[in-house]
Amino acid sequence: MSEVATLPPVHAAAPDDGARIPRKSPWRLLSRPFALLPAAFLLLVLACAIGAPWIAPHDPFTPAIRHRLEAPGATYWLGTDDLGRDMLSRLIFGARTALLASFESVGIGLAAGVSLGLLAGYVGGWLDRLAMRLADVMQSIPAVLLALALIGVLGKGLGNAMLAVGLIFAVSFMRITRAVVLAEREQLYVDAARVLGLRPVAIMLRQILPNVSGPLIVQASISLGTALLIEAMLSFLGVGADSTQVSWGSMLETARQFQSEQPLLPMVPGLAITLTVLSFNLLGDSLRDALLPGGAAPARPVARKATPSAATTAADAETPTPADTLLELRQLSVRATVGGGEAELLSRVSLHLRRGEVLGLVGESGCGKSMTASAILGLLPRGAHIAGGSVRLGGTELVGLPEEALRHIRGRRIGMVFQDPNAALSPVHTIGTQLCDILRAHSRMSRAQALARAVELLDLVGVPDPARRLQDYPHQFSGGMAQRVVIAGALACEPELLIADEPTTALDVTIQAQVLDLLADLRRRLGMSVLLITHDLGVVADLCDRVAVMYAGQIVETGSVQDTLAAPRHPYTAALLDAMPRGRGDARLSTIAGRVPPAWAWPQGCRFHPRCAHARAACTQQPVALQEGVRCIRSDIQERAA
Ligand SMILES: Nc1ncnc2c1ncn2[C@@H]1O[C@H](COP(=O)(O)OP(=O)(O)OP(=O)(O)O)[C@@H](O)[C@H]1O
Repeated sequence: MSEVATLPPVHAAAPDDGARIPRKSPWRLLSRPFALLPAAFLLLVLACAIGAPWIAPHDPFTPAIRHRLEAPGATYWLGTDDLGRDMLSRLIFGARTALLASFESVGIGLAAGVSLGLLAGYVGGWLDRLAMRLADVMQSIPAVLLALALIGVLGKGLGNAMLAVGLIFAVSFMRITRAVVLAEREQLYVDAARVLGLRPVAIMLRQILPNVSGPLIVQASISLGTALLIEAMLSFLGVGADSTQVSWGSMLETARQFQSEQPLLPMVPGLAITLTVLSFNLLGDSLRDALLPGGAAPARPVARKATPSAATTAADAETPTPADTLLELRQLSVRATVGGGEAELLSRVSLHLRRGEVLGLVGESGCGKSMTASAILGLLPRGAHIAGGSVRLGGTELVGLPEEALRHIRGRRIGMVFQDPNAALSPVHTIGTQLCDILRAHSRMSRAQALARAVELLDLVGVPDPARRLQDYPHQFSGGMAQRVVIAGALACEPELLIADEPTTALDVTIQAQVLDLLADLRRRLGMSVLLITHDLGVVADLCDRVAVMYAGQIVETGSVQDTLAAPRHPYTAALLDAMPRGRGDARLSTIAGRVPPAWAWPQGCRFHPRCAHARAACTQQPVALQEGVRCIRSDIQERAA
C-alpha cells in the first residue's frame, strides 16, 4: 500500500499552458451598472427589513387619530394613513413581511424542487415520468388560485399562502434541476466519479448539484419578485398578512379607500412593490448574463430505428488462460435497445490480461472498445445489458455482482483514465477536493491525511508544485497536466487494473508522448495491469505487450504485439497497419475503404467482408469463429503476403 506514496516523481513536468476556459463568476456583476443599481436597492430593502425596529422613526401599529391622513412633512416624512400611523415606518416594517414571505416560498420551492429534480434526472424511469406529470398538473393551476385554495383548506395566514406559492415554485426549480442533471449525468466526470466508486448521493450532491447553482440562483432571484407580488396581492385581498403584520399589499388596500382624501397615499406602497419586484427581475436578468453560458446546448443525437443484429457468431475456440491472469472476459455479449429494436453491441468477446501486462485494445471508432470497458466496470449505458458471458477480476466474477459490491471494486481495484481529461474532472471543485473525495470514499482518512496523500499522488504523476496546485480548478491546468491529475485520481487507491480509454487522443501531439511515457513508467514501477484502449497501432507498438484487435463488436485478432504488428493475420489488422503513419518518408497513407457499420447492421458472415479485398462468397455466408487468435477463413492470404 505504501508504494505509491513513497515513489519519486516519474516525469519531468510539461509546460502548463494555464487557464483556458473562462469561468463565469458572480463577481462579473460588479462590472454591470444595470445589475449594481437593483442590487443596491435590494440591499437597502434588506437592511430595512432587518433593522426595522431600530430604523423606523415611529411605531407602525399604534393609531394616532389626530394625525390621520396627514400630508408628508417634517414629522411624518411620507405622511400618515387613515389611523394616523406613520407611512414611512409602515413601509419599513412592510419590507420585513415582504422579504420573509418571499424567502419562505422560494426556500420551500428550492428545497422541494431541487431534491425532486435531482432524483428524477439522476434515477430516471418511472420516478422521472411521475415527477414530470405532477409538474404538468401543478403548472396548469395559477399560483394565486392554488394559494387561495390552500388558504381555504388550512386557514387564513401568510404562512399557508406562501407554502402554496412555494409548491408552485418547486415545479420550475424541479424542471431546471432535472434538465441540468440530464445533461450532466452523461458527462465524463460523472462517469469518472462512478468509476471511482462514489455513492450516487455523493455524486448528485457534490458533482452534479454545483452545476445547477447558476440557473437556480437566476430563477430564485426572479421567483423572489414573483413571490413578493403574490404576497402583496393576497394581503390586498385580505387573506395574507394579519393585523400583527404590516404588508405593502394591505397598505395599498387601505390607501385605495382614502385615495380621494390623500392622493399620495397609494404611491408609497405602490412604488415600494414596483421597485422591489423590478429590482429582483433586473438582478435575475443580470445574473443570467453573468452566470449562464450563452447559446443553447448542442442537441443530442437521436437513436435510429434498429433492426435485429446479424446472426450470432460461430463458437470461438476456447484458449486456456495463464495462471497469473488478472482479468478474463469470456464470451461476453452486450445487447442494447436502439430505437425500436435490439442490437448486439458486443458479440462473445473473450480476452485476458495478465498481472503486470499491458494489453492494447484497438479498432476504429464504433468497434466496441469503450463498450467493453463499460461492461468490465459494470457501467453500461442506459438501455444496454450484458446478455451473456463472464468478466472475472482476480477470481471475482463481476457479472451479476450487486451495485454496492461493484462500487467497491471500481476505484479500489480498477482505475479508469478517460479520453478527455477536462471532461473527466468536475469543473466546480478544486483538484484537491476531487482527489480527497476519491481517497476518502475508499478509506478512513482524515481530510488532512487525504490532502497529504493527494500531494504525493500529484508528485508521483509529475505535476510540479503539487501542494499549491491542489487549490487549482481543472480549467487552470493544461490538457497534459489535467490528464496527469486524472491518472493520479485513478491511481489513488492503487488499483490492480488500470483501464485507459484513448488517454491521449484529446491531447496535443507533444503532450501525448509525455502522457504515454508516464503510463509506461507507472506500470513498470507499480506493477499494474493496463488495458489500453486506442485506435492507434503506434501507441500499441510503444506501450503494449499484447494486442486484441476489435471490429464490429468482435475480437478479430489477438497476439503478442511483436508478432501481430510484424505479421498480421487478419486483413483488418493489416489494413489498420497500412493506415498507420510510419515517418516523414510516407508520401501517402492508405485508408480503409468504407466505415464500421452501426451495431444494428452488423453484416452477415464475416463482419469485415464488405470492406475486405480478400473476401470470397464463403466469407458472406457463415459467421466466422476465432481460431488460434484470428477470426478469418482467409488468414493464409495475409500470412503469404507477409
Ligand atoms: N448507449 C448506446 N446505446 C446503443 N448503442 C450504443 C451505445 N453506445 C454505443 N453504442 C454502439 O455500440 C457500438 C460500439 O460503440 P463503442 O463506443 O464501444 O465503440 P468504440 O470502439 O469505443 O468507439 P470510440 O472510439 O468512438 O469510442 C457502436 O455501434 C455504437 O454505435
